[in-house]
Amino acid sequence: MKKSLVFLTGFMGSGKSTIGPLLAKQLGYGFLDVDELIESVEGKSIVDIFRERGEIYFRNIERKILIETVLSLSKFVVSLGGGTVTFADNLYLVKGSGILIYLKASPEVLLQRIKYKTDRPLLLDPAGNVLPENLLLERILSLLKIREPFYLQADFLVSTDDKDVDETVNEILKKLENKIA
Ligand SMILES: Nc1ncnc2c1ncn2[C@@H]1O[C@H](COP(=O)(O)OP(=O)(O)O)[C@@H](O)[C@H]1O
Ligand SMILES: O=C(O)C1=C[C@@H](OP(=O)(O)O)[C@@H](O)[C@H](O)C1
Ligand SMILES: [Mg+2]
Repeated sequence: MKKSLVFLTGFMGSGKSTIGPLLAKQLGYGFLDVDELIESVEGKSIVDIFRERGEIYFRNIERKILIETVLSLSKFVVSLGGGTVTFADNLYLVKGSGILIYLKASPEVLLQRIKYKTDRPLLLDPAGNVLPENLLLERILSLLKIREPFYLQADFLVSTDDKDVDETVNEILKKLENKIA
C-alpha cells in the first residue's frame, strides 16, 4: 500500500532537519521537525529541556508528540530526532505509519558537521561545553554502535557523505518513486 508520510532518521548531523523541508517542497508535502515541535510545546530549547528535566523526560515528550500528533499526519515529511527510533517501540510505530529513510553519514563526516554545534546536549560535556574533537569522535562512535541497528531497519538508506544537499534530495525522490501516494 502506498503511504503518504515520510520519516527521516539518522545520527545527529546526518542532515534530517536540513533535507526534510527541501524534500517536502519537492513532494508538495507539509513539513514537521519533531525537535522544533517539542521546543515550541515546552517553550524552551532542547538543551534546556535536557539540563532542567533530563533525557527520560525528553524521550517521553518526544514519544507523546509522535503518537498524538505525528503518526496521524498525511502528506508530510517528518524529520525525527537522532534518538527517536531508538526509544521504546517508536521504530515500529514509525514504520507502521510511513516510509522511513536512513540518512547515513560516516563518523568522520558527522564529526566535521557537528563539531562546533552547541545545540545537541548528548554531545556536550557535563558543564555544557563542546567536547574536544577526539572525545567527540569517541562519543559519536559509541552512540552509533548502539543506534545503527535501529537506523538500518529503515525502508531504505541514502548515503550523504559525498553528496551535496540537492543531490541527497534527488536521490531520495528517485527512491520514493511509486512508493508514496
Ligand atoms: N550533504 C549534506 N546533507 C545534509 N547536511 C549537510 C550536508 N553537507 C553539510 N551539511 C550540514 O550538516 C548539518 C546537518 O545538520 P542538521 O540538518 O541539523 O542534521 P540533523 O537534523 O540530522 O541533526 C547542517 O549544518 C548542514 O548544512
Ligand atoms: O540523537 C539524539 O538523541 C538527539 C538528537 C537531536 O536531534 P538531531 O538528530 O536532529 O540533532 C535531538 O532530538 C536531541 O538533542 C537528542
Ligand atoms: Mg534535526
